[in-house]
Amino acid sequence: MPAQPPYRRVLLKASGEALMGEQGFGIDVSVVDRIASDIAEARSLGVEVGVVIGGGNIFRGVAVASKGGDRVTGDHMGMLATVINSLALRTSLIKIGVDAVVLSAIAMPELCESFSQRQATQYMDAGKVVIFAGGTGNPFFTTDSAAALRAAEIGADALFKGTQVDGVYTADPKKDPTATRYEHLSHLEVLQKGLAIMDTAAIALARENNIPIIVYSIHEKGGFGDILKGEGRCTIVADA
Ligand SMILES: Nc1ncnc2c1ncn2[C@@H]1O[C@H](COP(=O)(O)OP(=O)(O)OP(=O)(O)O)[C@@H](O)[C@H]1O
Ligand SMILES: O=c1ccn([C@@H]2O[C@H](COP(=O)(O)O)[C@@H](O)[C@H]2O)c(=O)[nH]1
Repeated sequence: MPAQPPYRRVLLKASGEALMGEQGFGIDVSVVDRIASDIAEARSLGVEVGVVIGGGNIFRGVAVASKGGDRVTGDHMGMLATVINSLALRTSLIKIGVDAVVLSAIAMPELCESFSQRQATQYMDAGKVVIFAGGTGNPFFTTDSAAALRAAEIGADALFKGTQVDGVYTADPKKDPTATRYEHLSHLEVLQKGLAIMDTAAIALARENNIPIIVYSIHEKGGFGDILKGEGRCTIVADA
């Protein structure tokens, strides 16, 4: 009998960029299926899971702004990208028998339900995986901030950031090969040291609401479940 994870309810922020696999753009269904199976494992451990997926595999608003385009329209396009990814994940979850629902911050009733905190918590209490699409619904934010916001709203015990790297490093490990990984650090240390693993708004919101952030590699099959069981490789960001 596996040990009961210390978390009852978590919010998983899944990297959008990871979904493109080796393709360089868009959705590699085999990657989405694998992330769905990791979520299924978490559910089988008795953990309630909410999910926010990024949109970096399809579109980021800053890409438009950097070429002189309209940032707000670019951000709207980025939020739509997160809806596409969310629908893909829902499909993969349902395919393997995991009850899942998409709630979008931007109303699009033909595709999915609209977000409300009340509906989200009701679905989570009922054991559904709730996928929060459309980010915060506002431009100038990211899905990291949306993840911290939804984590606070659903009363999550932890925010899991499944990303391209296996933790928080002294510098971006993709740019600095001498960077070393932290095992633990506080929210304040992440902010003070300017560690760019998540945007500062997300870290600050998690800190204010006393939500630990666990950073791990989403590329590691079974990595989510391993950490829930206290076994995986990650960095834990939490105040003492
Ligand atoms: N101090 C740091 N420690 C670890 N990673 C860092 C650090 N500074 C920058 N990074 C970079 O941050 C990246 C994660 O950023 P980001 O949230 O944009 O990616 P993502 O998880 O793929 O999200 P998205 O959903 O937007 O695609 C890592 O891949 C890493 O290269
Ligand atoms: O609350 C939000 C969340 C996201 N956006 C836009 O979507 C893209 C994709 O999200 P990532 O977090 O970068 O994966 C983001 O770059 C923004 O353009 C937003 O406007 N508001």
